[in-house]
Amino acid sequence: MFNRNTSAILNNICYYSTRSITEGFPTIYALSTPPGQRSAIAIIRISGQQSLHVYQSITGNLSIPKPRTAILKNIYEPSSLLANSKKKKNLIDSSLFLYFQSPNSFTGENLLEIHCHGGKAVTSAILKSIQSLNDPQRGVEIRYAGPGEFSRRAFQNNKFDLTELESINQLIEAETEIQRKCIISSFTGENNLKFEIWRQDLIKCVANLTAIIDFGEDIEMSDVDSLVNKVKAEITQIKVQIESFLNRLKKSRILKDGIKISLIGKPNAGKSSLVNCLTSNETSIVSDIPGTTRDVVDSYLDIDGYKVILTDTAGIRQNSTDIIEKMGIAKALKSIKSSDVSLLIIDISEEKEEEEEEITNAINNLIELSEAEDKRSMIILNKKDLVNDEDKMENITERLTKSFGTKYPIVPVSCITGDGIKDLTDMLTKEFKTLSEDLDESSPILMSQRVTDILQNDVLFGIESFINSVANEKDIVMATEDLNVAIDGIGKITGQAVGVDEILDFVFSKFCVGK
Ligand SMILES: Nc1nc2c(ncn2[C@@H]2O[C@H](COP(=O)(O)OP(=O)(O)OP(=O)(O)O)[C@@H](O)[C@H]2O)c(=O)[nH]1
Repeated sequence: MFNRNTSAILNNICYYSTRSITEGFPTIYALSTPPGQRSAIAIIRISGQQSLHVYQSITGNLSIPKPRTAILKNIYEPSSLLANSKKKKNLIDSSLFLYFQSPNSFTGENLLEIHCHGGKAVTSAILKSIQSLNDPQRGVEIRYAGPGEFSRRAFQNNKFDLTELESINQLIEAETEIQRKCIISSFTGENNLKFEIWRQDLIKCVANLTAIIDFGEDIEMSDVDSLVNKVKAEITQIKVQIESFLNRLKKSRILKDGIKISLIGKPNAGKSSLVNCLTSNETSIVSDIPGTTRDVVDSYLDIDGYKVILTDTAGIRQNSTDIIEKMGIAKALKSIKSSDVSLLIIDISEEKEEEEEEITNAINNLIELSEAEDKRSMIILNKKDLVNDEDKMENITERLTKSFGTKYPIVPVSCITGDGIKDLTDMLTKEFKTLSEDLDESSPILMSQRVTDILQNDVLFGIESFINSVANEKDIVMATEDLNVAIDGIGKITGQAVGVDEILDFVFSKFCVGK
């Protein structure tokens, strides 16, 4: 399989490689652009000791490519380039190569990118050629990468910490402008610095307590008490900071998961029309997906950069006269419970004297249910185009705004003419801002659920256990152990204390192949 220059190639590789922690690991390769799709170009990445061997074997070019400089080369089926090959050189494609030399690459290893023509046949021929170079008996181990394996190597070679790699992965998954901005600002050094400061402060506290444990007998009791109290005060301060960070994280989560809006209203009020209006005006993230029940349809929208999940609950016909009664109190409550914002759609063209009371009751009901659930609501007066009398329209809006509008926005719209829809999306955007930002208006932060879970279940748990132990005058050695749980927790977040492969498996399994 090897051509006559194999040893020269291997020598070159050894000479040009700088040692990385993952040296000796099999070389990995993968298609980094979406598989199975036709595209102008596709990118194949190869990382590891054999990257140069791959380059030389598929181009027949024995020189070392200049790092970080694009170079155009023909790619051939490697066996057709062997000195003893009776085959004609089998050209696969003409591609751009980019070579990053260890340690100055994403993975920290020698890394080669092939920018070839997109499409199934070209990419699969190149991938097959790379795989054909695997020859473990000769010490050449090359295999297809697993999910997130390039990032895992980057972590192992200290190129990035876990939160940085998770953020890059989230950036790839970002669907809206707000998500993108939020992820970019979340993985600035500021947040990582916070983790490091907390960790260092906790370590200092443990060191002080260890001094008591080691030299307790030589220290005055009053000094011991004052030292413990000093540590407790410091820990309480760290706890406040972590709780506030956690609150911001939890509040911001809605930006990633999407803000859930449910539409409530009498049959024919115009719920489906409003969904259509919003889906055609705003960017649809994915097409309509049927919900869990037959009468619920979810639409995924991008409204002013916010990811929104709009749930259209089909009206339920019952004999009651009240809008919410007609829909079914239980159903309305379920909608309100499962959403962040509820929109009550009222067909304003029906507003006659006798219906005034019905509308007021419906709004009162919605408000009562929303307040009980601590949820936000808005009232949409639909079909304003059917109210010919402008004074009448104004009167209705004024009357309702007077009664409810200070807390619950009232927006007149027409789903047919589109009038008022811009006002509605502006109002919604204001609500989204309130929902995703803290009262102090500190910017939202998007990090993985893993970070939130560890902060809650390890870091805060350890700190609270410590404070309880001290309050109950428990053994200082045990209390110190609680702090160690918190310190290890922060280490798990950034990857500093990751000794277990399971955590790495968990983190990187969420990445795509080729990342
Ligand atoms: N003139 C006018 N007609 C509207 C407007 N919005 C909806 N309609 C009409 O009202 C009727 C009912 O609208 P839908 O959107 O199906 O109402 P819905 O609330 O989804 O009805 P259900 O599915 O039965 O609950 C349709 O004929 C719509 O074209 C509007 O703003 N102006």
